[in-house]
Amino acid sequence: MKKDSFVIGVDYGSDSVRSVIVDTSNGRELASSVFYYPRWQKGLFCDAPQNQFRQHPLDYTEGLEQTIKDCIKKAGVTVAANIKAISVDTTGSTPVAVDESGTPLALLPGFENNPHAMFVLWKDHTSIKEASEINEHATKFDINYLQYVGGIYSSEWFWAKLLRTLRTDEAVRKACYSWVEHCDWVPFLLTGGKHIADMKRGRCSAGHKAIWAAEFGGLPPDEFFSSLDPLLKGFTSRLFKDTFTSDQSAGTLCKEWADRLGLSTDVVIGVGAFDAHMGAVGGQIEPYHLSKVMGTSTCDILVAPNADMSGKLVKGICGQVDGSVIPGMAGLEAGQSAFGDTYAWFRNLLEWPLQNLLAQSTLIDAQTAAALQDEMAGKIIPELSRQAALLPIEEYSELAIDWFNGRRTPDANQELKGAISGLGLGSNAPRVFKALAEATCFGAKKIVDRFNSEGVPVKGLIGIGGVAKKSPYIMQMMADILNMPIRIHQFEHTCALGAAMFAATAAGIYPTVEEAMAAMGGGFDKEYIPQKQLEAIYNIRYKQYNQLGGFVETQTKSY
Ligand SMILES: Nc1ncnc2c1ncn2[C@@H]1O[C@H](COP(=O)(O)OP(=O)(O)O)[C@@H](O)[C@H]1O
Ligand SMILES: O=C(CO)[C@@H](O)[C@@H](O)COP(=O)(O)O
Repeated sequence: MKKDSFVIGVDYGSDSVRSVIVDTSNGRELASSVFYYPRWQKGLFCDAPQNQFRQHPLDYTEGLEQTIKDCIKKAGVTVAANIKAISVDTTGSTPVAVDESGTPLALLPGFENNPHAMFVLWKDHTSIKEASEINEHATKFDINYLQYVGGIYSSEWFWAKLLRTLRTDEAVRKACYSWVEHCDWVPFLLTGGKHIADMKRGRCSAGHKAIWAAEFGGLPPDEFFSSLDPLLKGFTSRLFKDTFTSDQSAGTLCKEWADRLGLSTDVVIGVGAFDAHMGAVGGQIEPYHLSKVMGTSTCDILVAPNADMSGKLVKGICGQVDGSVIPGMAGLEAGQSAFGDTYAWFRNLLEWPLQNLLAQSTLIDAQTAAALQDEMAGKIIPELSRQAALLPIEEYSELAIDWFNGRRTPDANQELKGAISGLGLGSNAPRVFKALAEATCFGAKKIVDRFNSEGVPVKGLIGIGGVAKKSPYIMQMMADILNMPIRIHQFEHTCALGAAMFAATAAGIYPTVEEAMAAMGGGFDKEYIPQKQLEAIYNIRYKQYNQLGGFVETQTKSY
């Protein structure tokens, strides 16, 4: 069954969706395709200063169809005829309001352009107040319902976003029958789901973001939510009780999508999960090694035997869930809400004259101006990296805090903001970029320190994701500041490879995902070794980072 059988992994990131076709016998990539969401690229339905980030379901369905058909075209009809399964990972928590059929409201008449009827992207922080209410409310109960999500509920997550949506938009509130994670909706769509009760909800999203736990018998009782706000009354009965690990099948490809994609209705569709959790498997995670999925944000994943985690609760991370990564093992999640986005923010700042003044020039025509804008945009971060790498590392120089999209972990607080200190008239772009890069690595060190201090030793680092593959500068700095080697996985779209491994398991080609990981994982092609001579200076600057962070916290309002 392994020979001449192929699977598709689909990885929905924040800016784009990537699909790959992979040989199940050895994990070789036969084809890949990337689709940047068109509505997202235009900034539609978003309001960054208000922390509102929404994505239209059509961006997702168009990207799904285009990338899979592109991969099939590249791989050829023989491969297409031997595609056995598709599995999907997405960002999270990225939920949407749906009607009883499980259809996102933005796909229904009257809601096409309503941002509250769309997917509330993981980075959307409009529900900070609701998250704060959940945290305060949870203290009133004998059972600590937040114990498995690090003890602090985040505005990035499922329930805070639901409550905010119900409070904000009456039409959506009236039409919202249930609330669905992106990673659960796509498998439901591909299998032709017709009623929300038939949707297989993934263990990963439920455990890390929706306060689901086997120890609670599923979700907390409806009274926990209805006593927070009557708008939530009855919702638990329209959500879920059981959850499914991603080695399981959610069904087979429905005829509509088999026709759209040119595939067989025998194709198995795996249960969905988040990008970082499937990415950790694609990156061949091993117990107590921290898999760092470094993209627009960073998601840190660690797995440990359940026996080791018995009675151990790690505070201030994004939770610990049995089976959220590898079935039968505890999956622990942490991360940073802005990682590559920090560099993108600075690039966009520097691009302002290109975006706003170049087109007004009388020296060049509009077409040339547009071409120049595109050419410059792609060069800014690499050139900043090149020049920043030439700068000396000094005890006192520009210093930044990486909370440009709040702090995810340790100890979630999305009201916090980024900061840059030590600026002088000589602070040019490479110097500031170096401070920002350093800050994102210091933020990563805070997470490793938290795991270690909570008795979960981090024994190694694995780097995957766009930044891991594109920035030797950041990766070397990460190794230096964490004072640990970091191995970079060889596969370009590692999250999609992880999804492919789960697809092979859901299709029964491998009995366990560990065996799929061993057979289909291609290993690592780069390792960054810490430069010991920098240890002392970075320790000094890490202390400065912590001092500045403490000051920023004192200056931040809170509900
Ligand atoms: N040369 C680079 N150095 C550092 N960061 C980069 C570089 N090129 C792109 N990035 C960052 O990579 C991020 C996109 O990573 P990717 O993994 O593709 O996205 P996603 O988070 O959507 O999965 C963006 O935030 C961008 O700023
Ligand atoms: O938070 C999670 C998963 O829990 C990620 O989906 C989220 O950080 C988005 O990741 P990307 O930056 O798009 O790779």
